[in-house]
Amino acid sequence: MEQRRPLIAGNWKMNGSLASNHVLLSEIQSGLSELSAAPCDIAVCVPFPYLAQAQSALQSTSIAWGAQDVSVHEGGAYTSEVSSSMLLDFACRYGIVGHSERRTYHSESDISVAQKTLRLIAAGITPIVCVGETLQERKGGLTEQTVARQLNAVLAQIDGASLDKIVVAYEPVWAIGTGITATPEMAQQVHAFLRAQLAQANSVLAEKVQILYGGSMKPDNAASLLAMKDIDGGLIGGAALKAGDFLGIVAAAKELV
Ligand SMILES: O=C(CO)COP(=O)(O)O
Repeated sequence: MEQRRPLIAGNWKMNGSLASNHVLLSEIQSGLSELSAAPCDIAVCVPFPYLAQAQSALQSTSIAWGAQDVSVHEGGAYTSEVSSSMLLDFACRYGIVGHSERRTYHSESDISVAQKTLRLIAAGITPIVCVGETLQERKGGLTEQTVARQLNAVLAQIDGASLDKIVVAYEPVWAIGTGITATPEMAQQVHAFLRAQLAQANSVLAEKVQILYGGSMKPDNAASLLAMKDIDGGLIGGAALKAGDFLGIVAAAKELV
């Protein structure tokens, strides 16, 4: 069976300032050096205005950085949009697409998430494709149907040979920012289902895809989630804004490597 390296990625959302980011990034770096050799892949996805700051602070470290969205367009008259080539100018390794906050507040469709994924892959940036059901969908027994629809919209656009160029994040909407976490078993069930969907596109590469869990992951619940067979890391919101918490999750991942 494929041994997948865990990825712990922070999604800072619309938080931070030049001054607070400086402190946070310095604390993460110094904490990491105490944890010894990089135990897993680590990344922070920062607001667009702070990409230059992240690049300059992290370029000689093992921590990667990325963005939280990208335009479906290549360039031109699209006020406020940010293209994949602009992200490349700041050497982004990752770009989040399809976060539920984009789907909910900006009516982002499955098809635009798929187009954004393609843009990032074409630029050589790894898309972190987010999927997840609402509480209503879970209660209605629609979890698998929902995440399958969201993921398959992306898989329909990408070549099966490119499957290992994406990261998938399962983020149940009801667990985001609520302090309520999916149990490890609940999350594992959806992760295994997602991997089975990926396997339909390419069974060999599906084993290599990192599938992250996101939704109130904290240092005290990370180890049990990350111990599950198909949970290959975390996409961390609130806990990524505190160096101690973020490092606590990294340390939990380290136990598994
Ligand atoms: O949305 C998330 C990461 O993208 C998760 O956020 P929280 O960790 O704050 O629940």
